Amino acid sequence: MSLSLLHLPSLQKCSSPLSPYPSLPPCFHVPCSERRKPRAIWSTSISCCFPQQLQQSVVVVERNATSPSVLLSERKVVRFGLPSKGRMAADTLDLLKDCQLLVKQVNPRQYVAEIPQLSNLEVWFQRPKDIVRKLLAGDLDLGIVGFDTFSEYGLGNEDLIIVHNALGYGDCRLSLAIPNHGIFESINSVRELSQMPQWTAKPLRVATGFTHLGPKFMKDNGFLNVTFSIADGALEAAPAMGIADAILDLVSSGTTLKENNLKEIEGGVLLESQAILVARKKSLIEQKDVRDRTKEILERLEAHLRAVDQFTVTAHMRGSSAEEVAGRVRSQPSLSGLEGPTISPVFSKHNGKVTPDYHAIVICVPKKALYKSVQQLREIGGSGVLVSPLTYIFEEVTPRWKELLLKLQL
Ligand SMILES: Nc1ncnc2c1ncn2[C@@H]1O[C@H](COP(=O)(O)OP(=O)(O)OP(=O)(O)O)[C@@H](O)[C@H]1O
Ligand SMILES: O=P(O)(O)OC[C@H]1O[C@H](OP(=O)(O)OP(=O)(O)O)[C@H](O)[C@@H]1O
Repeated sequence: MSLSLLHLPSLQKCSSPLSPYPSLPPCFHVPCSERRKPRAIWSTSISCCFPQQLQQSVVVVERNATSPSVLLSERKVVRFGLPSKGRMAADTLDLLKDCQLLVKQVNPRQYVAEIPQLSNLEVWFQRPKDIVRKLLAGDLDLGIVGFDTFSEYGLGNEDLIIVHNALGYGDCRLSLAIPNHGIFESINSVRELSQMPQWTAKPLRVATGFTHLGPKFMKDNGFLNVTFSIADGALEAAPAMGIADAILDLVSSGTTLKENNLKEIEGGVLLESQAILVARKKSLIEQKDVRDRTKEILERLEAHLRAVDQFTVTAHMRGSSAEEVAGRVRSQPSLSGLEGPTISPVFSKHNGKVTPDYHAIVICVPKKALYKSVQQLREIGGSGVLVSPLTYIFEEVTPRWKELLLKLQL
């Protein structure tokens, strides 16, 4: 196998048992002296589709025709990419921790870590866009990124598959925004913007970091004369600096737009985004360990996310039988639980006699409806109400896992 390397430390055989790259064959370990700050080894080329003059080709390692398959089949360890920094990093670790998947990182400058609960799996910390690139290149099997990053850098590639589409954090939208003053003061929709006479004599200048989604959106919305300037951050400054007429960027609270005298317009939202779990389809199909680890991560995530908005409520209620108590509980709309209440007799002792005069009822209640549910329980004779948080609600079969197997035809 031959490799030619550009811009990277040379790879050489390393026999240390403490290698931070356990899944690489020994002959491709990074030299010990360079381990403090490991760098990408199997990156591949990604090009911007627009504009041409900014097209970049970041070929870090060139593989010969046979190397990828040889390497992938040699790699037995499942690789899970997590955001190394930025907005998604802390929330991702928090969610995994809530699912009892504690990511153990030896030190913050090492980008590889492990989750002791998941055997034969390495966590690799990467920038979100690099997670998508490395999934495409086959250097990662699983990853957590924002849907926006997945859409921009995944380029619609069918080898990437969304395993969980709503991890409940990183909510934002990719939106077109224009100044709220000057020639744009009375412009309130994409349609009005596209019909402004100005764009016949000169192009509409859009600042964005979304070089794949941006041009497509503008074209689909009838903008014929558009130029793009590319920036990675602080895009909201571009109109005030005279660099752009509009920006295409992520919006969450809308504060940054407002503070920079910009506004969103009708029809200007390209996509709604939140954190998602993505997998490489080929890895799922070909490697049982990838499927097994994915299933466990997904089951924990689904069960936890299902539970997170619920309380479990226990109460005692006087009644002649479980059926009679059930009838009273079910008459209250807020007390129906997930499938119905669990009711069991409480054997209390009165005058030396043990009788099931009381029944204990257990239900799941949405957090938002807790107080209403407690009131309804009291109205039907409930007492001694106990409320506790829920960690997991496991279904008989995880719905998203079932869907995934169908999609993979497995
Ligand atoms: N204002 C926001 N509110 C909520 N989530 C956001 C917001 N901005 C970005 N995100 C989400 O967080 C992800 C990571 O954003 P972040 O700005 O941390 O990194 P990045 O800009 O994509 O990475 P890099 O710094 O490598 O360019 C985004 O892809 C998006 O999914
Ligand atoms: O609607 P808001 O809640 O105000 O958030 C929107 C801002 O958040 C993101 O930037 P970030 O803070 O990540 O910094 P960046 O501009 O350097 O990417 C995004 O690019 C917007 O600038």
